[in-house]
Amino acid sequence: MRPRQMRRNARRMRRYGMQPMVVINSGDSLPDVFAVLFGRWLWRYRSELAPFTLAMVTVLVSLVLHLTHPQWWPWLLASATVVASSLVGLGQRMGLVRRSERVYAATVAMAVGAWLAAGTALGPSFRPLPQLLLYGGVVLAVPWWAHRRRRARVRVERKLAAWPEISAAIGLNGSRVMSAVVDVWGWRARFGLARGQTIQDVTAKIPALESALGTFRGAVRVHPTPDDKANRFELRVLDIDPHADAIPWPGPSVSSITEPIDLGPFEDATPAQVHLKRRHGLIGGATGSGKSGVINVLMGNLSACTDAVIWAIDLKRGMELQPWSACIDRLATNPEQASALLRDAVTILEGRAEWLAAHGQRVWEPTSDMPALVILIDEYAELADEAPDAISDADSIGRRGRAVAVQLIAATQRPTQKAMGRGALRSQMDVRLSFRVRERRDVDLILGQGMLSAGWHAHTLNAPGKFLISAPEHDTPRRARAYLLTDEAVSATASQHTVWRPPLDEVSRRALQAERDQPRSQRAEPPVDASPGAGERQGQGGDDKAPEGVLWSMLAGAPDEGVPIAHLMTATGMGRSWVYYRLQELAAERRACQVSRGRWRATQPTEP
Ligand SMILES: Nc1ncnc2c1ncn2[C@@H]1O[C@H](COP(=O)(O)OP(=O)(O)OP(=O)(O)O)[C@@H](O)[C@H]1O
Repeated sequence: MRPRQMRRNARRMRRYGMQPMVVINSGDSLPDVFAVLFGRWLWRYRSELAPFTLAMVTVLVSLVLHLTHPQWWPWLLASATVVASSLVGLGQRMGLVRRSERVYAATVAMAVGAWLAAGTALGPSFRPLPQLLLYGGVVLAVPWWAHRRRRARVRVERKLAAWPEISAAIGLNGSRVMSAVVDVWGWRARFGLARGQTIQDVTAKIPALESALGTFRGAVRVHPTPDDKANRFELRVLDIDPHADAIPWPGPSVSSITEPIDLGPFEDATPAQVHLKRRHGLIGGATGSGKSGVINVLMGNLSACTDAVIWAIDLKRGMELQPWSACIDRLATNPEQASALLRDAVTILEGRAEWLAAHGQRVWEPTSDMPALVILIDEYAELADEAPDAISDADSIGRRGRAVAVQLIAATQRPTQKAMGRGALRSQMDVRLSFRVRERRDVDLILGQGMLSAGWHAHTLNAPGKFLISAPEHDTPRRARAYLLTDEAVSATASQHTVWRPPLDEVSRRALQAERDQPRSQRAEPPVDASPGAGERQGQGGDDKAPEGVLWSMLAGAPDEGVPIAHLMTATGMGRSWVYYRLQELAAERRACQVSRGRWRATQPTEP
């Protein structure tokens, strides 16, 4: 319909008391003039054209200043220097996250300022200023055109500019874009909904949204906004599926156990972070589902915490945790060592509880002087099988350990009552990670009663390392995938983090010492003779399997050139600091000596 005809029709309708209605036939196009089209093109490609725009503006400003204030050039040069140095120093606050971005912005600011100053003093056409502008401009524009995040941002801006059409096409007319952010995995945007629309309407339209946005299937997630307003939603669009491949561990996310540990990304690429301070954890899943993998992530982070001492029990003869031995203060690899370790942990728990009571405090706040004690147990079922008497100590830690920051993290395939030693530990676990399970009912075993029917479908997890996390801060079933540490990453991290390991605090050490000094008759349970002299008394009934006994046998049976520290650590299953501490004690008593660097033996060797 022609415009003149439309106006005539409207006049006729008004004459008959009717409201004019505009009918736009999609086949008709408005007569766009060239200028409009060109203006639209300029606007659409404004980001790519920014270097030309900047060059044009610089030429114009220099021309005006040359004609009006040519004497201003020193001020322009000085201003450019100030702007360039502030971009280097403060650019991070302006969103220039990387150093290279700040250096680039400063270089551009300096180049533009210098050219403007020269153009103002001499005129923009003074040779070789035009050539400099042309060649310099092209050289400086290349990083801008190539910048990955800028290109991603432009792509998203264009998609969002088309939102009115997209929303109309999928039946969400009236919804509007509020903000958008681009990140490594894709982008996220916040939207306002039209009256009466709800987030459920949007969720129902996810496949249509994926098609309209041109993403791959499963790339769109819809969440409520953090303010939980019913008329808003957050859209997450993934360019890369974060769970498509194994995700290399990026390094520790914490330096203190008071901070949340990042275990790996959720499907929407947000990090699955969990607080472990004064909490116990249970990790369950079928064999090969990735439990040891997440233990490595935990070890990588916990070993970076200067306020957590790590003890560990690995009854697969240290297969999983031995690589971390440099960071583990005490490692038990057989049932006797495991029982002794848990008994000592209870002693520490009680010592700390007494100390807290005496100082009028309720909880143990981990610091590097008073660290948390985290006990990692790989394959808890084996502990229950092989050291059943240790289960009551584990239960005791489960019940009473939180307040004093003596914490257990146990991994097992199926935490049945039998596998958990018929103890009450499972019910004490605050953080639960479920990897793939074979049977649906195992979901409730790991995550708690009723979780399967509440939608926690761990039996559908389809790749190793994928898990569901249940914790006070994670109350909806969301799939995450744990980072993967290669063997090389484990050994590099373990040797790097060993320097940060804190020793056990004075309160705990004194509690252990007091327990050792106590006569047998006063002990509630059959004791282990763990004093350094135990080895000497082996033939008289001493416990040669306690770490102290093993250490002494090793020293006593050492050849003249001594035995290396590494062997002592492996044989006792204890950490470097524990072995050093004991050796120093024995040296002070003149019962052991250092033969050469890192090699020790007993001063008067006795046959084992
Ligand atoms: N986060 C992960 N990402 C990718 N692959 C993984 C991940 N975790 C584990 N895997 C792969 O799965 C294999 C088995 O993992 P892992 O040994 O951790 O399982 P598990 O549950 O501890 O098994 P088991 O109970 O037999 O000890 C690993 O060798 C590794 O190749």
